[in-house]
Amino acid sequence: MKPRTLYDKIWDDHLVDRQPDGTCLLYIDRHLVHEVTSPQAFEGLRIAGRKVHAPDKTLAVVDHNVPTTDRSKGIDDPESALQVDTLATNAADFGIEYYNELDMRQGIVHIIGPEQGFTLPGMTIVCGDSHTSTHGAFGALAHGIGTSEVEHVLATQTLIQSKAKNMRVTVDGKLPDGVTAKDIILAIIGEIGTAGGTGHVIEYAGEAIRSLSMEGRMTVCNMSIEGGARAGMIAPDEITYAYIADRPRAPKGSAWDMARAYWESLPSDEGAHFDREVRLDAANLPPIVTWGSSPEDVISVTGTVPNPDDIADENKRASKWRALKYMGLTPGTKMTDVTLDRVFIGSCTNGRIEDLRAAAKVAEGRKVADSVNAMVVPGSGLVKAQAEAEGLDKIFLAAGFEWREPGCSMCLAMNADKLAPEERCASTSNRNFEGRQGFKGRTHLVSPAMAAAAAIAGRFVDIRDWGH
Ligand SMILES: CC(C)[C@H](C(=O)O)[C@@H](O)C(=O)O
Ligand code: SF4
Repeated sequence: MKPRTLYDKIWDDHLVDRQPDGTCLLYIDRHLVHEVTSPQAFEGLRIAGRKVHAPDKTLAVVDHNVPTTDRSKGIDDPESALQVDTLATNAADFGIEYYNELDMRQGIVHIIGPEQGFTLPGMTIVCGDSHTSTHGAFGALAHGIGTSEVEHVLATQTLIQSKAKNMRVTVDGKLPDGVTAKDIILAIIGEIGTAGGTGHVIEYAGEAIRSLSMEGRMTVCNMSIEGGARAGMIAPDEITYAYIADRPRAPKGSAWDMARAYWESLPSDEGAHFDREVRLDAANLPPIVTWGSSPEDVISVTGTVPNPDDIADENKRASKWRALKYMGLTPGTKMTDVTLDRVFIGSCTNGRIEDLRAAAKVAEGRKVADSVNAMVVPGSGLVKAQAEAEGLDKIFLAAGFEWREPGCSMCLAMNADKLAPEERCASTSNRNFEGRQGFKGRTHLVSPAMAAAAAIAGRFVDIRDWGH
């Protein structure tokens, strides 16, 4: 048999039908559902008088619209309250397991799937959310779908797809101290651009990727979509299996042994064909900060704001000037001279326990600058409980950070957590688009340690100078 990639193998094992024009029908193993992209899908089922085909393969949670302050008194904002109530009703009506805003297991959809062992290697996983690529860290084929596809998957447990191309991004070598998974993925997007992965599924490989924890691997796969790829994935290995073992919904006993044997067959074969290859050396990577309004606008923290006049392409030049104007920055400014008003530590990119540990390590015994409002939002109730068991909440509170309830929060400001116009924020999330964190808000993407250090210094600092 021809050598196959990880993507090829999962694809082949889920193919239900292939039409002569290349249109395929794929079986879907897992469907995650959140409040933003599901209401019309359920309404569609209701109108057609259809049921959910496989409720046990479907899991619903609220994350985008939930407040991150005390929820016991309900949700003030009527629109958010309606979104949340609608999901609760739909989950009950269609017999789907649902983690509501008061459930310990509630959290950002891409954090709770792995936590519960709902996300497993070799699976096809979808959700009406672009950052579904996160789950690819387990060696799954995971990607976002639109609301009409959510309805299709709910009704049939299948999805119409055409096959993407294979791309491999190899990150060789060892990461320097203070440089993290977030810096790897920002560097990759800086290298390939936001359209670099278009039409491809990216497999991340190489020593630096293999050395990452599952948390770090999820951070990398999470932002595959910001590099334009359909999905991102990493072959499963011992680190993957150790993370999954004993999770509530992971296979147990002989089912585990069978599953593991299958998982071990998944890594790309020697000699498998990749349509595109990109290589990076981890040893050369610095801590990265974005300067513009696209995730590809990356620069080393030791760098200066670039001059768009150096760009040959006229349209690109104009768009980068516009980004600088929006961001309120001028070419040549040292990134370490850029001061901040807000800091956001959280999101499905960097809201896991390891991220909070990295931020707390920086915050310990220090104080948030008077000019900065900083908040830490755990990615899930279980992350929050774990952090509290380790005393991280105390460290953050003593340093002057706010300690919030889990959810998407200021990653996209669909709730009360927002930037005011022209406020500048160091954020551990994945998108720095105009208005993403609030109207006219200015977002700089960074790693958790860099965000914590920026909160304390009141400006960007090179975390390597702090002994991290
Ligand atoms: C609201 C949702 C549809 C959206 C997405 O698909 O990614 C959100 O999660 C985001 O990060 O922008
Ligand atoms: S945390 Fe941000 S990126 Fe992730 S699902 Fe929520 S809004 Fe989207």
